[in-house]
Amino acid sequence: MTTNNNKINADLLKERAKCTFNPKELTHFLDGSEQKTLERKEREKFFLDDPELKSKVPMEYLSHKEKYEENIRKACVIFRKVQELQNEGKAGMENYREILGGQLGSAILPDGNPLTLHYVMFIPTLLGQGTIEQQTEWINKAWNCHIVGTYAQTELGHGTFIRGLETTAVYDPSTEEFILNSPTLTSYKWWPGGLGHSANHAIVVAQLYTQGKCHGIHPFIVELRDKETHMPLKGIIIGEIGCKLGMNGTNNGYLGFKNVRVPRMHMLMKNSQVHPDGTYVKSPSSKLTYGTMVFVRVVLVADATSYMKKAVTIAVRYSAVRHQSQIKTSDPEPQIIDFVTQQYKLFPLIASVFAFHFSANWLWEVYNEVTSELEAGKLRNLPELHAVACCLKAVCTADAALGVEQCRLSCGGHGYMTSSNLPGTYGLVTAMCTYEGENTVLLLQTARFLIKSWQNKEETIHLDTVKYLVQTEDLPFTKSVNWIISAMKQVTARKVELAAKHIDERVKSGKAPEDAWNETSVELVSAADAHGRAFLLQTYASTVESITNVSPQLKTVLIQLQELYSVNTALRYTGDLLRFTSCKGKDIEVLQSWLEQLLNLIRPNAVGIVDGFDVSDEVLSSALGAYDGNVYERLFEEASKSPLNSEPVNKSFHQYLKPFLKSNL
Ligand SMILES: CCCCCCCC/C=C\CCCCCCCCCCCCCCCC(=O)SCCNC(=O)CCNC(=O)[C@H](O)C(C)(C)COP(=O)(O)OP(=O)(O)OC[C@H]1O[C@@H](n2cnc3c(N)ncnc32)[C@H](O)[C@@H]1OP(=O)(O)O
Ligand SMILES: Cc1cc2nc3c(=O)[nH]c(=O)nc-3n(C[C@H](O)[C@H](O)[C@H](O)COP(=O)(O)OP(=O)(O)OC[C@H]3O[C@@H](n4cnc5c(N)ncnc54)[C@H](O)[C@@H]3O)c2cc1C
Repeated sequence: MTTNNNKINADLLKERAKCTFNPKELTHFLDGSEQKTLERKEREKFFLDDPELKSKVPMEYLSHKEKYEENIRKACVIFRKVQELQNEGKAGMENYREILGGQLGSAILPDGNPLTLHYVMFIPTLLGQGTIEQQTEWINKAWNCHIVGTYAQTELGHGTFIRGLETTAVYDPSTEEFILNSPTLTSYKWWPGGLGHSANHAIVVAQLYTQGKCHGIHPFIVELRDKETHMPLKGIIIGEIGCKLGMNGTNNGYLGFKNVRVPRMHMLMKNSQVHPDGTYVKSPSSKLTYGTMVFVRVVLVADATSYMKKAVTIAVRYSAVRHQSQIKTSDPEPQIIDFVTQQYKLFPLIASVFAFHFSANWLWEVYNEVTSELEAGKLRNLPELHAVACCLKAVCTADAALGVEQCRLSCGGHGYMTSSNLPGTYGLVTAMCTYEGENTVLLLQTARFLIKSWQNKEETIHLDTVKYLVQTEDLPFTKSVNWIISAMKQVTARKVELAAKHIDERVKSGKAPEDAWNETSVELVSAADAHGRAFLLQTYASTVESITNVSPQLKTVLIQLQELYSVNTALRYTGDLLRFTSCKGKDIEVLQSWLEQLLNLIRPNAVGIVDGFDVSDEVLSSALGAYDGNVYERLFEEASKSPLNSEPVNKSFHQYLKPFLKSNL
């Protein structure tokens, strides 16, 4: 998509003129400071201005194979540049987040990066699960990209139930090696990003056997390919899994083992160990092996936010430029953003960006605190972190996927064009609902924690994220955010209480606890989802309340958005509010009209707010969403890139169509 110095569309000029706050102030607020905005822009420029990171032909017209080849070329350039930043001491977490994730990464590699797993899972697993000696041996090689790794856990037969993985690693004390095997078809690793043809190493999660006993799943470092020739090493069966709904540049692969031997020290032994004679030493907690998954779930909440920012910027700008239909027959065709239904489609999504952003920041901080505690051997806060990371990952990625699709629908036919960048964004975001823990499964993990918290009230009162379960009261309805938050907490608490009761009843009627759990699981998922909503609402409110360093104009907008997010959440849960709180139908009417008032209040600032997200045209990569609003020109420009338009008559006319037409004469 060309960068433009074009004339700005008149509607967008009007929109920008009526904005009541300074969008730049919002940008600095979201980035953290003006300095951080400058750093982000510098970073974007560093990557986007590199001619090597531009494609000669649009990626969507490449074949699967060509797409991979172009992707790996760019991925290497990206990694080289990341290393440059590392060498200059400039590689902060934001760099990795943006270049590997949706913010910047998907602008350069719209089909995903085949090397992402190296930084996102391979290095974090070495850090989280390796001993100091193992880190000394491997981190430098990985950090300096002498090797490229992936994370091979999921198998053809098992993704969710990782205790059921079938790959085996049997310890042989005579050679002090593990022997890896894939005993069945379903034990083949299936999915790991970059595994197909890119990575030469993997963290392989396998069932550990030593002294004739299985000790459950453990991580092993396995060399997959020859350093020089890149041929698969002896006993390694490897390939790519084929085309997917999206992410067709990530080179997801399959992997099988036939008596592959790795040295004893290739088992990551920070948490559990195998001694040379085969003696097994248990980890202080078997869940420490799952640490990398917690890390990725945490960063995915921030990543979902980036995708939402992109999609909603595209849809709001387009809606300001697009004119269609009539509101009054006497008036010209309005901007479609003036239809209240259009505002209802989009403005709650704008508000969600803030909700996700604040919770993602909170989660990242808590993750770092708990990780430091784990380093010091303190495991107490891990279950709460796991529970909140699971439900935020599930709720935010699910909402982001629905939100991106909503943005696409709100752009009508043009939203369906690849050049809108909404279909591609959807492909990337909907995958997040599945990978790193399928969302229903993750909500059930949270539900497990909620039920335990309900049953263990004395302890729960000390746990920040769940203490409300035992403290809520059914407050009388008021038209306020505080009421909505307390009502959603009440809804969650009652859902947890009911689910606990139904499990109990089922057990008392003779059901096995596991069956009782399964039979109650629809309620459990619903309780965990409500908990996630209550958390997002509470964090939004606490954050907005604590903001003191912005102008009153911006603060007003932030409060309006917070109110809109809260009211919209409440209305999505009308049935639950009527069922579990004392609010009445007439109170719902009050909420409905409050929502409509808020849509109206936000309307003049909608373009200003998405401008404040400050997603550059290059990062947006959308014919519909560019800053200048020259939507139709861009759609034409993109259509002209279709290889079919390189000639007026395609040879197939003579080959097929003409003979067919003739045969009908
Ligand atoms: C100095 C810093 C340097 C940093 C360098 C790195 C820099 C790079 C950094 C950042 C980059 C940021 C980039 C951002 C951009 C992101 C882009 C992302 C692109 C990603 C591409 C795709 C990646 C996808 C990868 C994958 O999908 S990997 C595979 C993931 N698989 C799963 O998630 C499987 C899901 N299944 C499970 O997790 C579990 O099996 C289960 C279902 C949760 C468990 O089921 P079950 O109940 O059977 O488990 P048990 O094992 O019996 O557990 C029982 C108890 O344990 C608790 N539990 C479970 N899991 C955990 C956990 N993870 N932690 C803690 N506790 C856990 C459970 O609750 C039970 O507890 P109990 O007390 O009730 O008994
Ligand atoms: C784009 C992409 C990239 C990926 N990258 C990697 C990677 O790099 N490395 C890696 O190891 N893996 C990777 N994966 C695999 C991913 O982690 C798994 O697909 C995911 O964990 C879900 O597991 P599954 O596919 O086995 O789904 P399943 O578990 O088979 O899920 C199917 C259905 O069964 C339901 N279900 C399953 N178990 C339960 C339960 N206990 N209770 C209730 N319902 C249940 C689910 O809710 C779902 O509706 C990737 C996947 C995708 C899509």
